[in-house]
Amino acid sequence: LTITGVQLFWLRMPLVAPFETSYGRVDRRECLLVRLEARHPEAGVVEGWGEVVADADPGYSYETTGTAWHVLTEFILPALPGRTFATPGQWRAACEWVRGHPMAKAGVEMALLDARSRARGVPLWQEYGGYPARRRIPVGVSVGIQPSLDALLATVERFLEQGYRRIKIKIKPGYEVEPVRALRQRFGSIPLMVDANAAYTLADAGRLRVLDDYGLMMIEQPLHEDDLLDHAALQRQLATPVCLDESVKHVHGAREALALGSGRIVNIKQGRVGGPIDARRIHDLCRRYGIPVWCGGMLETGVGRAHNIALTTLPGFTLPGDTSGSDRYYHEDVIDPAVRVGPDGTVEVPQEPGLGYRVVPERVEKYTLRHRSWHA
Ligand SMILES: CC(=O)N[C@@H](Cc1ccc2ccccc2c1)C(=O)O
Ligand SMILES: [Mg+2]
Repeated sequence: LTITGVQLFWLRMPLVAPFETSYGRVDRRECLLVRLEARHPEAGVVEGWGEVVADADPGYSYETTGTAWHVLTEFILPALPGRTFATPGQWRAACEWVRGHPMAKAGVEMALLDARSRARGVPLWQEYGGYPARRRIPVGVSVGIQPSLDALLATVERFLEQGYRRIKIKIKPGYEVEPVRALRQRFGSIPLMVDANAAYTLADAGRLRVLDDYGLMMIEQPLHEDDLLDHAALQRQLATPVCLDESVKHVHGAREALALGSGRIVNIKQGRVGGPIDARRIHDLCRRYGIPVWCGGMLETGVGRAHNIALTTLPGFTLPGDTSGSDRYYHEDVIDPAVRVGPDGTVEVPQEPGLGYRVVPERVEKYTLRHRSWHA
């Protein structure tokens, strides 16, 4: 593939409802979209789309739309037009010199895989190395911290009616045992998990051990985002599996987490770990350790959502992920059709070349704050 053009869009989209975690509350989401135009010897000109999943503020990670805009416009995108990448690996050699900024780099790598899959005439899941058998993927939903237990119960009831296979609720110190107990009393033994977004410390082990009585699937990222050692110590005190999210920042960190026993489940997000290639490497590593993985969500637009669906077709993704329907977050997605969750709680894996969804330029434009482009 020879890159002939690159476009970078800075988007801001309103959310259908505020989303609250242990570290903050958002009622709109920013992200960047990367659009590549490339020429392929046989296929001619193709486009590819990727999403930089960083948000407006550094609550989840140090990356923001601002840092990614800076790194991409200053150091990565200007050099792309005219470059030829026969394999995604060659792209990696070109951007490896940039330290950190995994979400910024991942946005470009996703766009490359999309363009490559269109040039090869294969669906995106094949570019990710997925299994053909996975025609539909079971998905779960992430429920933010609610203003009251009644609001929580009503929200979860609505999502269960929509078919979601797994309920994840955000927790924080002082809001964990009551909500879990209320959900168990009301909904019985539904697949249920919690995500603390790093809000606890090892000193809270006693409080988290109370959750062992509720048969949760996992406790996601209880401790500090840079921690692996204390997570291993906590896991030894808990019956419930610890799932790592923020703490697994790259393949190297995944290796250390597995060797240390920092958790028994890993949430993989291609944005957080630096792109689809490393997401697959972490998937393969976890498989060798017998560690199940699932695809986390970053409130992506349909572009990132389509990439998440493709990633989830890899065989080690045996647990429902957070790739909910477009309507879980947005009144209108930038893709057509929107990602829809069936009544059985599954999402269809597109079989057309590329994303399998059309990115609607007018909608991208509608939500775009800033836009830059480079051409060969
Ligand atoms: C679905 C889910 O819970 N995602 C993240 C947290 C999260 C929460 C809020 C966000 C707002 C803007 C961008 C990314 C965000 C990610 C998680 O698994 O920890
Ligand atoms: Mg998480």
